Amino acid sequence: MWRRVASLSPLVSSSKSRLLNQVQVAYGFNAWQMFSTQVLNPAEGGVSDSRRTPFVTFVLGGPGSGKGTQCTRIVETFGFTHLSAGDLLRREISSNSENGSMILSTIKEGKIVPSVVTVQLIQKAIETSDSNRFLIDGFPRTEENRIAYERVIGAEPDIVLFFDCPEEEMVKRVLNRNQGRIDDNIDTVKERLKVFAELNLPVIKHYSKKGKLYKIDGTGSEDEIFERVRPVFAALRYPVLL
Ligand SMILES: Nc1ncnc2c1ncn2[C@@H]1O[C@H](COP(=O)(O)OP(=O)(O)OP(=O)(O)O)[C@@H](O)[C@H]1O
Ligand SMILES: Nc1ccn([C@H]2C[C@H](O)[C@@H](COP(=O)(O)O)O2)c(=O)n1
Ligand SMILES: [Mg+2]
Repeated sequence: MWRRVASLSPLVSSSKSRLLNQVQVAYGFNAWQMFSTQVLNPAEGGVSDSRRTPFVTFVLGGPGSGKGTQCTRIVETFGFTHLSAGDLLRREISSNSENGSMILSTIKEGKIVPSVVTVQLIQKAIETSDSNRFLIDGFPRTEENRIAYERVIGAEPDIVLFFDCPEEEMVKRVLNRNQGRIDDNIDTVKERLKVFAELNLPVIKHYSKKGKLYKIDGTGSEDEIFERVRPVFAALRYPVLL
């Protein structure tokens, strides 16, 4: 009944949030779950889980497959909140946080930042948002990412989009992107493609087996691709945020 809980935290103070995370670290179980059953039971005057749990979509695909571009279209049309894992990490670099230099060198090498860092950033972004529907773009990149998210958030995504695009096209798009990203160069792109094939494809397979995967042909124009995405979201029922 109380399937997904950590995302309920807009109603939970940040000190409570910190305490629950400490309990999780100390005892190795999801303290959000315990909190949820204690204070959110509708029979005790709480709000039901189904109405307060956000709808989460993971958006996956190789570098340059069009994840960010299509997320912008989904936000415009379906009112989702876009959380790009890469953007959250780049923001950490810009803000000179304690992990900034580690994140910078990891991204430069085309490798993956430790899950504990990325999951914490995503968790904080969800907790501080009033939204009830999220696109989590570029996450999870590895099985380790996936397991860490599910353990900390206490939930699986509702659906997963996978933009399937040939390597040649992805390389072309990345090298033409022109946004000043330190990883938009041929050497880093080659490494990112390798990491994608080795570490991200198993995650995609996992969600395919669970029946949560929507594989979208990522070739053609942005409009053409969005017309493949649109029916996925048009058919969904979202929770109402009270
Ligand atoms: N269908 C398309 N045809 C041509 N170019 C595209 C298409 N979709 C996106 N692009 C361009 O390709 C580049 C990469 O797209 P985008 O940033 O959306 O990819 P991404 O999957 O988010 O990549 P990354 O994982 O590196 O962040 C951008 O410059 C974007 O404008
Ligand atoms: N889950 C993630 C997401 C991103 N990163 C790092 C490594 C990526 O190459 C880089 C850029 O991400 P993008 O903007 O392409 O989604 O950020 C990571 O380590 N873990
Ligand atoms: Mg992107």
